[in-house]
Amino acid sequence: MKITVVGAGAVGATTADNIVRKELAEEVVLLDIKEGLAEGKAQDMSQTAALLGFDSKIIGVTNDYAQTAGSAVAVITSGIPRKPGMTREELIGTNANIVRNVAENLLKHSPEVILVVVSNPMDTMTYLALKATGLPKHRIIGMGGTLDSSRFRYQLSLRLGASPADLNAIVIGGHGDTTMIPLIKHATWNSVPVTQFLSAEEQQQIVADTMVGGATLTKLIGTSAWYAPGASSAAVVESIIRDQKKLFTASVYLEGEYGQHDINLGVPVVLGKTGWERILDLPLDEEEKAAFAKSADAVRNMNNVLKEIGAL
Ligand SMILES: NC(=O)c1ccc[n+]([C@@H]2O[C@H](COP(=O)([O-])OP(=O)(O)OC[C@H]3O[C@@H](n4cnc5c(N)ncnc54)[C@H](O)[C@@H]3O)[C@@H](O)[C@H]2O)c1
Ligand SMILES: O=C(O)C[C@H](O)C(=O)O
Repeated sequence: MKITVVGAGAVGATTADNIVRKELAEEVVLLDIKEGLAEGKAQDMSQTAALLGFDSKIIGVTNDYAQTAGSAVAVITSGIPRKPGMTREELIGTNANIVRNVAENLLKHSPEVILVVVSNPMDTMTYLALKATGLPKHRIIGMGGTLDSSRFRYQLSLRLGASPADLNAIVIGGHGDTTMIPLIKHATWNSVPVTQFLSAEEQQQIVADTMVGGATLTKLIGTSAWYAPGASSAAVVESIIRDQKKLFTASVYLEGEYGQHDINLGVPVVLGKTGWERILDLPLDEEEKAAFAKSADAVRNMNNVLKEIGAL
């Protein structure tokens, strides 16, 4: 079985590295448009096999989609990342055409593929991939909420002095600085609501820090993050490939769920061998419902830009 990762930059290479270490496929193909980049990174990763003890084969290719033929899952990370001070939404003009072109090329060689879209602005890029390819909705998954939820658990763990592994907490809505919704009232520490241990101010601060998690790292590093994004993308792929039925927040096509239509937005979904298998219906209160509707409005505005720039 084969998995492809498109984009051999920071996030793509880290995703591929996690995938080979977990031995999720016999063969991993890393593809980039930049001559030699994917080949070099794949060779570098291959040279860790003797030390780390994995048997997966990884090859790098320059824009050669024939090598990706028959992929079960493909992760799209190609495109530009933001610089400090930018929003993810500002990347649309460059990334839309890249993502559309990559998704179409992948489909030509792997008609049964499940696509995991990572490139930003992620919800809109996922919507674009769905509309451009016409793939069944269950086979297009936007990765963002898995990362945001992991960051939320990190922020909670710092304040609570708890292990992130003991915390159950999710972020829904868009993958944007102002559109994501960390559901703190639903978060638990081994089934005890975290709100029991945190003041209102502390709760607000955790939510705020989670929402700007990506922007904070971009400011510190000078470009956007890759370790947690790569690990999150690989975790999504693992649940699909191993049919784990894990519950992750992912950007999926909504047809009435959570009161939304014709949009990709982050909601809790079960991930298994057919892609996203079902959406979990969370009982949101009025405040959370209003935040979700506002998030949807913002993402829909970005989706409309796709038409303006001729990507759809
Ligand atoms: N959804 C998320 O949670 C999340 C997390 C982190 C980063 N991202 C996004 O992922 C994208 C990649 O980030 P990065 O840090 O890896 O950037 P990067 O610049 O390190 O890597 C991007 C790679 O894409 C390649 N590329 C560009 N056009 C291509 C094409 N047509 N075909 C194949 N490859 C192509 C580039 O050559 C480059 O190697 C960005 O858009 C970033 O915003 C999303
Ligand atoms: O912050 C970014 O621009 C990259 C990514 O979406 C992230 O959340 O790390």
